[in-house]
Amino acid sequence: MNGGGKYQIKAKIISCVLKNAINKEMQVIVFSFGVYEKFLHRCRIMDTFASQGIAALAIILVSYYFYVKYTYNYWKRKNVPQLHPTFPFGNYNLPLPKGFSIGPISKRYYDAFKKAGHAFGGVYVGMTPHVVLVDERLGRNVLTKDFQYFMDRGLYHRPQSIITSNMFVQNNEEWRPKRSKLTVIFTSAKMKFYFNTIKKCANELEANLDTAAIRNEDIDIYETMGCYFTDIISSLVYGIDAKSFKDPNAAIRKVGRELFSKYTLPFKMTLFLVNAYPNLAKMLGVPSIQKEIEDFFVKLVPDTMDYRKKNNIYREDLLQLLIDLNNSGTIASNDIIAETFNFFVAGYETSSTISTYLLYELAKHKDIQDKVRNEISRVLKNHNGEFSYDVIHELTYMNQVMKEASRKYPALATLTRVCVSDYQIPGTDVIIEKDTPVIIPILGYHFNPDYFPDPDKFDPDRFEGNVKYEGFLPFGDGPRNCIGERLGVMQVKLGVAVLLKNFEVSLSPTLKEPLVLDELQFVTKTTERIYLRIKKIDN
Ligand code: HEM
Repeated sequence: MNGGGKYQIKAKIISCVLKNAINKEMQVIVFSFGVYEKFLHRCRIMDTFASQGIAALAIILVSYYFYVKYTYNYWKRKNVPQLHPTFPFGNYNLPLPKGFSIGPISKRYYDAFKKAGHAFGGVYVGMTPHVVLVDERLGRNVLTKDFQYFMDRGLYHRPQSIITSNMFVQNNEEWRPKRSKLTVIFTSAKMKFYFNTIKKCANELEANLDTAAIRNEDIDIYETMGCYFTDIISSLVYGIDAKSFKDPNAAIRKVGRELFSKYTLPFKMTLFLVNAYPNLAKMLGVPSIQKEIEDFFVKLVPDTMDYRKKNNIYREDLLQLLIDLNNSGTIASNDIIAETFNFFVAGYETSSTISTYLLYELAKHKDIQDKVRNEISRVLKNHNGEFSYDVIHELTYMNQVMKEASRKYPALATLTRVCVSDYQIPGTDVIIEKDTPVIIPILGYHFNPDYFPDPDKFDPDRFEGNVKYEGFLPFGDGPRNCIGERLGVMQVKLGVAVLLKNFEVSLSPTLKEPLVLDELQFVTKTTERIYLRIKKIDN
């Protein structure tokens, strides 16, 4: 066999080996080498190292150019309207110094397709085609009726990470048995049980606000509510008193804060890579989460379990329920670490977001604030002035207020699913192919004036009489909806009720408006921190 033939075979073998292992971009480069070798052999003119290098580069670039062009026409070939992509961002093209949070970006996709009158459209995140479901009914179908085609979220994850191997991230095979086993932790009966722990944390919140009111200090409401929810989740999930108010740098509060605020340039670039080029990120070994955070939680759980065992402690909290499931062989030990981390992240940040913007809106709308406060007083009167699980349930106007806050500021501004087998979009002949990621742009839905007239207005009356809206999805929907919704609602309502019963809130004069969505954040947040002024009410 001559030299050129050997090279071609070598390139072919490498290409085959890599075919299933690495991303398409690398395959193109390997293929280009094959072409290059063939070219070199035929011509036998480029014998210097430099000229061979230039030829190789030229061929790679040309092949890659055609590959990119072909990829970026994926939706056009399927007769699906698409936004114009640019390499290497695709339509994920914010300038690097800003950010890559898919939430606000997906709202832009939604707006563009909606304006053009499309029910769905195609975009490219990096080089991966994604479909954006603009019509709320399509989004709802994917989450519920047609769930069997869309069981996975398709989030970046490396199995080496214990804490991110949790059910939020895991695919159907691992997720399904876990979800059915863990549902018992979130029943109404369990909520009644958790209530007392939450109430203790609400007392701490009240004491902290008392001090701030006496000192006439404006409060950073996101930080304040963050402490309250960290205390709750730490106590319920890990059985530890986080003491977030007494020590703002308490270990678990610090880790929680860092989880959602470490947006350095390298981190932003990592975020871009994992979202736009997940295969390349995996190949480069980009971790799913910062090492310090992984180490912290991987140590915390066994330490707490050891402590309980040595001291013969049995607490009926979420951790104990997970330990019991582990003892009965229902879940593995690492699952305890993974799912407690999942509950910690999912439980405190989302609730902090909703309550922050709820209180911001009430500070702006004194009439609504008074109406909520009157409801609290009225309901408390029937319950000896004591907050209880039943009191929280009877606060129906507050439910409306919470729904309206979650409409304007949904904690997760977008939901994602991945198509697990070919799916025909109802009423069309368009097939969403297996493995295509699907974007459900919640923030877009929540501002659709067809459902929510004058969408910028904060108007809790939209939800009067428990009215349901197709595109209202603050907790998602279907088999993969938020498992902790009851707990989330209960802790937000109690925190807000305790605050409003005792304090009047208004905007701090230092607050800069209008608020601007922070493009960097995974959860919905504004670039400005929300400072509120509080005044003690003489009860
Ligand atoms: C107000 C507070 C909360 C909000 C707004 C919220 C919102 C959400 C949303 C939008 C999802 C995705 C649903 C989907 O993809 O269809 C979700 C999933 C999830 N949430 Fe929540 N959540 C809250 C509180 C909690 C709490 C307190 C916990 C647990 C302690 C929790 C645990 C989870 C878990 C485990 C999932 C993944 C469920 C699965 O994949 O099966 N959440 N949440």
